[in-house]
Amino acid sequence: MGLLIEGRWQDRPVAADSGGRFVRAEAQWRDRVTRDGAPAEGRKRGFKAEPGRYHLYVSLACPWAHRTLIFRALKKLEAIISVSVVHHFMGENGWTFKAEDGATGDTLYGLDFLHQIYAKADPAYSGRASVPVLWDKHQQTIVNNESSEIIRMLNSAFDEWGDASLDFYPPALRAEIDKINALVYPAINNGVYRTGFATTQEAYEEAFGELFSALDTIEERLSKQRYLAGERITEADWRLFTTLVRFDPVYVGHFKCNLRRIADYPNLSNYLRDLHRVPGVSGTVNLHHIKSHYYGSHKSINPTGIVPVGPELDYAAPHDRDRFKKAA
Ligand SMILES: N[C@@H](CCC(=O)N[C@@H](CS)C(=O)NCC(=O)O)C(=O)O
Repeated sequence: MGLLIEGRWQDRPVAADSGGRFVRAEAQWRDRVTRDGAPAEGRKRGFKAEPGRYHLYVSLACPWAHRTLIFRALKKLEAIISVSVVHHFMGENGWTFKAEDGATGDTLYGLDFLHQIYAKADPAYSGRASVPVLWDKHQQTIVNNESSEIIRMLNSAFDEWGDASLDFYPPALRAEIDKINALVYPAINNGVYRTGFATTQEAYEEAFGELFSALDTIEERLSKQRYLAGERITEADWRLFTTLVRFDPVYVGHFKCNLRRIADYPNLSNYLRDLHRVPGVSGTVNLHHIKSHYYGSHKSINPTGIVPVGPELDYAAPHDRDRFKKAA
């Protein structure tokens, strides 16, 4: 772990507040790619959607970066937006471009570390060097490093070349999706990190309680309908999926989220397998990178770096979700 201070890399531990609660830094690059290239409201820089112009820097281990890979696959943007995959080990230099074990290296510039990409965009940048990064090859700069915004761009800005028939944030469901995200993000997506990176018993138990209470709420919702917002898959489902798929292999043990496994929730576990079966999705799930990254990189939680062999998992097993209505 570490961060850039005025363009220089410094190794630093995970941030916590005085009560031992994990503190997530806000992403700092927040511009948008738009169909016409006009800047988003309140922003100065505009980026026009064009095939071949943009690049994603991702980790296959990271749930936030995973969202962007799912949208790229489902919206059929593989030939439009290129990708570099960092190595799963994140040590004192942060994410690296060591091109081994399923990592691609930096396919644009051949750099060694992800923080060099941030410094290339702004030599005086101070902040984290996180994935995902949406990179503009023309202007050689970062457009955006906030996954929730990158997936919205992938959902619609590139529809001239991608699958325009799929909309994961349809106007009629936006209020509902926003409501679900407002529960799932703090309590589940970020909740597993708040649980795992807590440095006091009190902070751990607070996050743990919120996490399982939110999972119980979602389990109940999924006992009545196929997807989180009803009969069709939306952004809210993909945002939950990337946490669920990591839950039993990593968060239960490594982050001590062990009241129940996803496998113990009948609806959540079947729902997880249902989403995993959507064509294009299983190819974005890399359990080797996921397990190796968390158990291998977070030395404050797992000093030996030993990666557990289990649990047995079969996300490709049949599911029972066809009992619910699904939109055509
Ligand atoms: N808000 C960001 C969070 C991204 C994030 O925290 N990524 C992690 C990997 S899972 C990372 O790169 N951490 C390295 C760091 O923060 O130094 C997003 O959703 O895009």
